[in-house]
Amino acid sequence: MIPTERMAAVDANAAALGVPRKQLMESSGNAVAREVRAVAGPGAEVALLCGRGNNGGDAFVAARFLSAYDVTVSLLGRPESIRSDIARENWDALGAAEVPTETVADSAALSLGEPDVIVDAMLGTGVTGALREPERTAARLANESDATVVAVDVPSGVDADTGEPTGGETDAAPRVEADRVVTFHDEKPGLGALDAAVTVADIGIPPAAERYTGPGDLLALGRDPESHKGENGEVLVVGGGPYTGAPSLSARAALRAGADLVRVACPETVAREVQGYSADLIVRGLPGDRFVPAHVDRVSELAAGNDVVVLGPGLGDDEGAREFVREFLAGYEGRAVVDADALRAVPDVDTDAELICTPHRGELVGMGGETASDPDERAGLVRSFADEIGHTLLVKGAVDVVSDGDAVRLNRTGDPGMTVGGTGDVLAGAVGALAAALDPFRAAAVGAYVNGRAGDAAASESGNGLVATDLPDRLPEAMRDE
Ligand SMILES: NC(=O)C1=CN([C@@H]2O[C@H](COP(=O)(O)OP(=O)(O)OC[C@H]3O[C@@H](n4cnc5c(N)ncnc54)[C@H](O)[C@@H]3O)[C@@H](O)[C@H]2O)[C@H](O)CC1
Ligand SMILES: [K+]
Repeated sequence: MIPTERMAAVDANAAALGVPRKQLMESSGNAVAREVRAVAGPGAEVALLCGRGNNGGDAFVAARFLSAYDVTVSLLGRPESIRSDIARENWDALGAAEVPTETVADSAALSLGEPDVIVDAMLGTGVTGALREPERTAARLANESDATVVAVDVPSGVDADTGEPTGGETDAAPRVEADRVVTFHDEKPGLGALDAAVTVADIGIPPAAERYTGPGDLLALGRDPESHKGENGEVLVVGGGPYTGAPSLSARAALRAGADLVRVACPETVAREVQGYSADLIVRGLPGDRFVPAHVDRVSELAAGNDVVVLGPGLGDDEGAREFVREFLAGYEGRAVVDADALRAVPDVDTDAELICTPHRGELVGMGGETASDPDERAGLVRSFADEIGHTLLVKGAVDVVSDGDAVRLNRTGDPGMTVGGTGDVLAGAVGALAAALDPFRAAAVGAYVNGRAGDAAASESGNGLVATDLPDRLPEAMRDE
């Protein structure tokens, strides 16, 4: 089962893996033709109703595979209005293949005749709102016809995620009532509820497009261009004590990963140094040179005004800091990224917080988790441990494993040069900023992907001389969709 949004991401990941969308369209069209052959023998009359999007494009391809049939391709709209290059190229290819085509500008010109099969390729997952004309009339005619109606991907006017009409239940707008649906790659959540036989066609999307993060995962980042300061996330980094570099790196990474405001709560002994690292940070010094339980109230107060807390960078592993972490988490109900020395406390604390834990394999074992050398086995172990602790895990390694206890995603961006100290602090900060906008699983997966990409870019310049401070300023480029 794959929701529409995830399907778009997987599709883009497939393209990055060398299987471009036009190739997928070829496989989709081939699958549609196969379905037509299953319902009618050679010579049968087939009317293909095609929209201007890629759903229509699938049917242009299908028509080429149906040379043994009496095929008519009807394009609803003008050829100039075909929306994508790949659909247009397949439209143009019909002429050379001598497939009869017609264009239907308005509903008055629509007449279906008496075909044996109608292929509904008007609208797929790109539909918005109720069917407009001429699709609306075409849907009504298809529903009234005696032909077997084969829908491409999803019946036109049906929401693939819910199975509901796109115009809403109360709207009188018709949707296509298909007899059969050929959907691509995986079952769609809304199709089960329909009174139609659903075939899932494998269109050659490599399993790696789903298993690993890729540029498609960045589609989740679509930002509202109208947003104001603060709307894209406020992050509080809680760390420092024995180390000053770690909280600074996390904070800088959070800013570069898109947070609008980043505050750092740290012992006053290191506050000046953290502030010196970047004038863009708001630094709150706490009494003393280490975190202690007496800081919990103040930090909780600060945390309440932020979307996400990044807890742990540079904290150190003394008993006072450990107790601080336990007490803070016990009373915190928001979202937090937990890293480094704060990780050990997580399995023992009863908290209502929503946590994203970012251990490397050693820290995972320190938390009570297990690891394995076989990647599949390791992924399974991470998933069950995430389920056990009730939080999202991002286990760092040559291949990172992300799981919320249910879904699992692997990330293979990143360079061996990133084993240098501090890159984990950058990752925690980036995930913190992302978690202000995305759910924990996606924030962790996208964070791992972009942090690794920033590392790859830095390594291409510096090789094993890469240092963690090379990374934060490379995040914006790494977050750009290719
Ligand atoms: N995901 C994949 O891997 C593949 C999907 N394929 C097929 O592509 C469609 C989705 O294509 P897309 O171009 O995004 O959208 P549509 O074809 O559904 O058309 C959108 C287009 O239609 C117009 N429109 C939108 N709403 C309405 C409306 N209510 N009434 C009339 N017209 C409307 C508008 O112009 C939109 O831009 C997917 O379903 C698959 O069939 C690939 O071919 C293979 C890979
Ligand atoms: K359709």
